Amino acid sequence: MSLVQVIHSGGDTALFESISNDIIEKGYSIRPYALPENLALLLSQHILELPSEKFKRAGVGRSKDLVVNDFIRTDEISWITYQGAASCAWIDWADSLRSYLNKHLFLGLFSFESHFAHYAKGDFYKTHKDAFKGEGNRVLSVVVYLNQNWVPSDGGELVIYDKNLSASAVIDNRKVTVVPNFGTIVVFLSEEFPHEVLPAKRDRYSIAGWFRLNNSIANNIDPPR
Ligand SMILES: O=C(O)CCC(=O)C(=O)O
Ligand SMILES: [Fe+2]
Repeated sequence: MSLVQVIHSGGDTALFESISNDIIEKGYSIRPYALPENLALLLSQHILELPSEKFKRAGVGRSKDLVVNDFIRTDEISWITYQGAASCAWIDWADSLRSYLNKHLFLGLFSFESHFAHYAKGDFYKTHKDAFKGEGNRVLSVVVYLNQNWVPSDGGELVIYDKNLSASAVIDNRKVTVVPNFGTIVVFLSEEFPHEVLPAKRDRYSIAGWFRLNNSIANNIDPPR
């Protein structure tokens, strides 16, 4: 057994089942502290050790029209390739989630792309969707957080807008707020949920990834808007 297999062998089925059930029920899943701890530790150590030149300002738009836009997002990203123990363990874990979801939800997920993300203090990503109907082939978005000892007053929440939640006459609370705690996993249908990242008071580390229908379009594609 390789190191990578040891890291996430067993124990994932119950988690995958809850994610799958959440998706069926609501279209999204928020699972606090759910990423296997070894994997979360390996990834958080790796992201902190990544040299700063590996990170590039994230763009907005499709490959050839990709532009950096300070009004929409200010984070830096580093695309993940199958190199090194941490990245391989992550891609393998995502692949086992992909095959579970394909068996249980018939989503026809074909490939996976993901990047490390670093939001420095004050960085944000304004409300956007990760895919548009008929346009993208991103089906399912996955985000995991790698921040140890995060407290709610650090900010940096992910806000997911869910038009199916009930709103009262007094307060429009049709949104779900996720604190980017260590090991928290968020999965949602890419075309369905606008979402945004609020500015944080400290460095915020995460991985964002997308399961796609096929990989006919080159890598390094970012949300259209
Ligand atoms: O980091 C997050 O909470 C979400 C990031 C995101 O929405 C994206 O990269 O598309
Ligand atoms: Fe997004």
